[in-house]
Amino acid sequence: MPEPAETIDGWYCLHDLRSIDWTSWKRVPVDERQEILAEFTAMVETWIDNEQKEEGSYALYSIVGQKADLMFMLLRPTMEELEQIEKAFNQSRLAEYTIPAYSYISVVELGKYMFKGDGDPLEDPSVRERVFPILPKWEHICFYPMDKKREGDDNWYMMPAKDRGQLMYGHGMVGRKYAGYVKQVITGSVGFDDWEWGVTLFAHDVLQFKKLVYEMRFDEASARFAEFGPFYVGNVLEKDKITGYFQV
Ligand code: VOV
Repeated sequence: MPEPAETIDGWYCLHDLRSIDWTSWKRVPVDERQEILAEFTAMVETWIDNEQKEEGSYALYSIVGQKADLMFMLLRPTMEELEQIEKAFNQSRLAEYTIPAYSYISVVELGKYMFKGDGDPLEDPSVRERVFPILPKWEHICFYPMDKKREGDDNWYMMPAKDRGQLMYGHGMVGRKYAGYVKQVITGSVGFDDWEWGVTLFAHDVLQFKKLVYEMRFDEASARFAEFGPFYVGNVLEKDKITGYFQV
């Protein structure tokens, strides 16, 4: 009998990716552009304020390549709060100059594979830190959704829990080599979005994404079972750099 994996779930997560309509933006008079950016910056300040109160977290990055220009990653205790944030942005004046590029709905997830404690895992401070994370504001972000295969002998969901645990242990060992270089936030999205997990990685040196993801490809958990969606890579956009980013 297959044994379903148990998860510890934390904050809900929205990855919201937007492209900028630069042609329309360039036509906006300078004074008006400043007002629009001041309104957007004030919105980002509410995200910062929320994070300082530890009621959620945020990450704001510019995306390189044509898939999108901006990515907001937002964590909140409820799906309703995520909807409010999305709506607030959609109703803002800046949204009139952006085009939705991609979005992803998930929840921060920790598999119980490695959790050995008794009782309520959410009372363990090290677990709380993982499922209610304050997102790093490191220089680079890499986000992609992924699935685990369900094909013939390579069906993740039909494997005994012990074997899956062993593979996840091997996976964790590869990941541990990147401690301090790459920080991962794994979000589960079965029932919420088109893929099974969102993988969000943060790094100071963007090349570490390629090294880690490539090394993982040779590890059995990924080599046999992982299937990937689109990759988005970008650079941190600090609040004080927003005006400069939109300069035309
Ligand atoms: C920075 C490196 C890093 C480290 C240390 C790390 C460790 C760990 C551990 C210990 C565990 C198991 C417990 C848990 O936390 O759930 C996981 C879990 C998971 N991971 Fe991971 N992972 C990393 C990095 C890392 C990457 C780069 C990827 C993408 C895979 C790739 O090939 O591109 C990934 C995926 C996942 C997924 C989808 C899960 C959930 C699988 C499930 O079936 O439940 N992960 N991961």
